[in-house]
Amino acid sequence: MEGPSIENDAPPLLIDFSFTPPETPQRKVQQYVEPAIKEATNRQNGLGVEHELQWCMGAPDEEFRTSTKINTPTLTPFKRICIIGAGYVGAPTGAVIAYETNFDVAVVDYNAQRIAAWNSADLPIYESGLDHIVKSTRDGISKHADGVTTRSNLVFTTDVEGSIDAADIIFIAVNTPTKTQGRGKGYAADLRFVEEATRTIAKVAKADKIVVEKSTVPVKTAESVRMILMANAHPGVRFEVLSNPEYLAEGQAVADLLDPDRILIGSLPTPEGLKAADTLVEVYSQWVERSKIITMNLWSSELAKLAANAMLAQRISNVNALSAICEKTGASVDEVAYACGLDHRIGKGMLKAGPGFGGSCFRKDILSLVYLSETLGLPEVANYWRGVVDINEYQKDRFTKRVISCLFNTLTNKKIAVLGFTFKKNTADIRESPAITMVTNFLSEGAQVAVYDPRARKQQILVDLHQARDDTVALENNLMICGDAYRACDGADAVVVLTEWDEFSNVDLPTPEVQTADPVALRRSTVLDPNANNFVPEGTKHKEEELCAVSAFLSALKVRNVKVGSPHITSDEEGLEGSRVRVPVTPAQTVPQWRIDWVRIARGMRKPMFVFDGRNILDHGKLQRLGFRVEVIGKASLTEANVQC
Ligand SMILES: NC(=O)c1ccc[n+]([C@@H]2O[C@H](COP(=O)([O-])OP(=O)(O)OC[C@H]3O[C@@H](n4cnc5c(N)ncnc54)[C@H](O)[C@@H]3O)[C@@H](O)[C@H]2O)c1
Ligand SMILES: O=c1ccn([C@@H]2O[C@H](COP(=O)(O)OP(=O)(O)O[C@H]3O[C@H](CO)[C@@H](O)[C@H](O)[C@H]3O)[C@@H](O)[C@H]2O)c(=O)[nH]1
Repeated sequence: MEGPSIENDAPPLLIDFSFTPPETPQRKVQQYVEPAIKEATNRQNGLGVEHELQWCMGAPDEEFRTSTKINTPTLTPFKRICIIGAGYVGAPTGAVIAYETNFDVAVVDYNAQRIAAWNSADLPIYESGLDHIVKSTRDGISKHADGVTTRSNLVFTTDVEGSIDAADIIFIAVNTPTKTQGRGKGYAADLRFVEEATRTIAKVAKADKIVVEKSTVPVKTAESVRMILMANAHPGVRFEVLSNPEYLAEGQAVADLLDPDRILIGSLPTPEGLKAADTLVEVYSQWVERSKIITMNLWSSELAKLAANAMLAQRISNVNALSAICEKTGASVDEVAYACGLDHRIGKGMLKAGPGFGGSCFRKDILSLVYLSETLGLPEVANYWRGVVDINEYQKDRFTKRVISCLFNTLTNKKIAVLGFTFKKNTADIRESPAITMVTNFLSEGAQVAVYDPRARKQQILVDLHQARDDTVALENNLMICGDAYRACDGADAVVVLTEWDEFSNVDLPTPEVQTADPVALRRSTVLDPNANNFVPEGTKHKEEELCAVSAFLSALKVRNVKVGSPHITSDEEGLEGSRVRVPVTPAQTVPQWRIDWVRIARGMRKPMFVFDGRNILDHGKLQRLGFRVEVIGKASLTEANVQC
């Protein structure tokens, strides 16, 4: 399984991975220590100045330590970090490490196109806030309030070997897709990229290295990694292998990396293993609370990643299974989920019914767990987890059948407008999106399908649909990928909403009102995005408390370039050129920048006109008043004439 194509033909920018000489002590004092002392003295959270200094400084050298007379026994010497794999995980992880520390970070990939895109102005992955973080670390522009230019400490390069050789710590963040052939086909994780990266490390490393498994892998992979490294090591070179799984969710990757729920570090219980774990703890503790950094044994850490994904996906399959019961009984799945979520033992997250979970992780990781269980001789356990994936397939199938059934049991020559193709909102990623299955199904039924998605790349939609189609599906004649929703819906018999993009909603907006910042809520609701719903255009006047909210939000994100009373925040999209202020708001107060006009859509559609709300995000009463027949996931049919739906 490949990641999305990178639409950038620029040649790779070759960057020499050599290190800038350490900054002068004088400069470090100005840049880090003075603001840190100010920050630390102002804070009421009990953390001492020394902690703040450590947090801010990254890694002072010996000269710096003596000249400033700070007793900092645990401060880290400069470390060089190499991240193999410039994908959804490797590149944002590298950028955040570079942003939060003074380490030199090289993100490497043998895909020259992908590296060229990371070196361009138009980054290959859309994540809110990533532009600012990549550009400030890659290009060395200011990330601090005083406008002091920082050195660039992030490079993207195809020089995989040179960067590995130069690094002290190497993260393996390559893809681990499901095997498509051989033993375990369709279930087991394909570890060939991990193995290849490991062999390259062993081949080029001429000094001791810490190798960190960042990719999601089956339990005991670290043993194979270790064996390959030791068998191929240069004489005298030693490796320590750590497991450090990534938990970021796309669409909120930067916020998750800056403020993770936890950082797991698994090691062997040997003195060398524990020492290596301590080194990685030091890296993370420069911006993550120490209490959130958990060390444990290697195998627990590897399994904990698969386990978390399996449990999260299981919750979605739970609620999707309940949605089928709701549709038959008149219960509303949102109400049922809400009632369950209020029980603190259950909790509210991951309980939204939908057309089935997608994304590059859940399916492959559960299948990997199924395979693991089978190889361990645990068929019952394997079947249990397989059920989560089965319900997910059932959900997509069920929703397709509902559309066909409501449209009088035939889609032949009918036009279906599909709104949303990404696997969830706020990402351009379409890997494993339920839309792929559903659009393929509609095309197999003889429908004309028009797709509109605000961010998915047209070329990638075509590639994925080509891969998914069976022989009967005629993509060329019956599929249209549209640049706006109106064109997609024009002349359509039905609109099927498959992604919860804010712009599709017709729900009344609450009156915007800015609250005192709750960093946790804020980090989830907005991440420095000029395209975000809460973006406030240049020139807008702001009240003092709004600026306080901005400041608190940014400091929650560890972005230290704003002062209350001085409304200058660097736009993440425009680097230093833009000086704009964004006012963070809580999710309930989110105001979409732009929304589609359902009246205009209704005007253009064939009658009777249907809306299938696969995400339960629309105001169904309003749509009915416009004359739509409305079908909602997890709710009985709202259309009198279609009691069988
Ligand atoms: N995408 C997510 O949200 C997410 C979150 C947490 C964990 N993960 C896990 O992280 C890993 C990476 O996922 P991703 O989504 O970033 O994958 P991706 O496909 O976006 O990126 C992987 C990159 O690794 C490169 N690569 C592969 N082998 C290489 C080698 N030997 N040398 C140099 N480059 C090499 C590929 O060219 C590709 O660009 C997977 O194991 C995944 O399960 C992903
Ligand atoms: O209540 C919910 C929540 C999510 N989804 C769907 O579930 C899928 C996955 O969503 P999400 O978990 O938000 O996105 P991912 O980026 O796939 O992140 C998951 O997979 C990553 C890769 O392993 C992990 O790192 C993250 O912790 C884990 O949340 C998407 O299709 C969502 O639409 C629902 O249907 N209902």
